[in-house]
Amino acid sequence: MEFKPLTPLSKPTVLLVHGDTRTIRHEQWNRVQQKFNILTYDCIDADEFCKRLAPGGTYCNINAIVRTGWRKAEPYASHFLYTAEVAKHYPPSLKLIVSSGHGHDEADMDTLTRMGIWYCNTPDTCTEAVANTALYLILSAYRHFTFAEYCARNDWALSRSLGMKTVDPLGSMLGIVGLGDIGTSIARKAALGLGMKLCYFNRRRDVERERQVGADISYCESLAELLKNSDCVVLACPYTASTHHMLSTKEFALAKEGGMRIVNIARGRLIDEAALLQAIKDERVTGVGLDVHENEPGINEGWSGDYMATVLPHIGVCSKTSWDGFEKGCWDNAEAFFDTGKPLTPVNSIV
Ligand SMILES: O=CC(=O)O
Repeated sequence: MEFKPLTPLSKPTVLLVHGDTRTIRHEQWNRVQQKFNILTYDCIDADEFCKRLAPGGTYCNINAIVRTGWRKAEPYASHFLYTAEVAKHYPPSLKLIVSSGHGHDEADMDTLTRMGIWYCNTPDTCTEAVANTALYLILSAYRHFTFAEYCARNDWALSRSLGMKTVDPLGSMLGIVGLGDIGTSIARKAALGLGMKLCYFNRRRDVERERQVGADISYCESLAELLKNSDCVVLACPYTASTHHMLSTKEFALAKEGGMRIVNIARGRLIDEAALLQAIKDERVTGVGLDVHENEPGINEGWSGDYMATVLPHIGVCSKTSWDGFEKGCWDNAEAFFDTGKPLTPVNSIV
């Protein structure tokens, strides 16, 4: 069937979720306000959202969901928006979902595709922010700056014990799991900024990505090979059923003599945290930097008093640089879809 652009009389209705970035791009915001009827998301849980989607509810005619801001817990949670359970309640008018960020593990892609709904993320909009966070966590996993900061605030003398426990990353091997946009940027920064050697593991070798790194980087045929070779492992890969707990007891047991450091800026459930805490006790892991956690929101209580680990509240992505990219990436997709019938950066494909 030929795609007919919608006339101004039939403005598409867009549900805007977490639109707190809307003041960044004035021109585009003014334009999309003309093009679309924009409703603002304000549900506190999945039940309320499903009620609003039902016939007669305020969201019963939406054509698109656009989440330009970052996922929040309070007061309007949004982690459940794209699950199979909730998708059952979507009105037939819903054809497009655009959601800021890289990861799309919250969306049941098979269900959305079966329902004929395009799902887009905003790739490469937060690469700089997340790669910078990874660099911070790598450095901290070697130099234990979180412990040092604790000492500066609480017990200066205690900090003197740090010298023999910390090392500089110069010349040591960084193993990157997932050489996508973010993994590539981490590799470049770690080689240039910290003088680290590099290796990586992907489902397959990617010579073009290796070239983009601009420094020597060797490919490992398996995760086990990467773990055996690395002094520090950084996870920058997607979370799926097959990558669940990709680092657990068996994997930590492959650490080199002297232990390895673990950094995660991807998704918390890639790591079995109980096994990680045990691996620290067993001295197989000697430094930890986590921006993401197995049970978010919140951190494992094992980290609460452990200032040798650096833990952040999934803020790697949070910078105005990313917010600007999110805002643009989301609205560019919505505008392209309603102008031409095709979004710009779909994760799935609707025929
Ligand atoms: O967590 C960050 C992202 O998925 O972009």
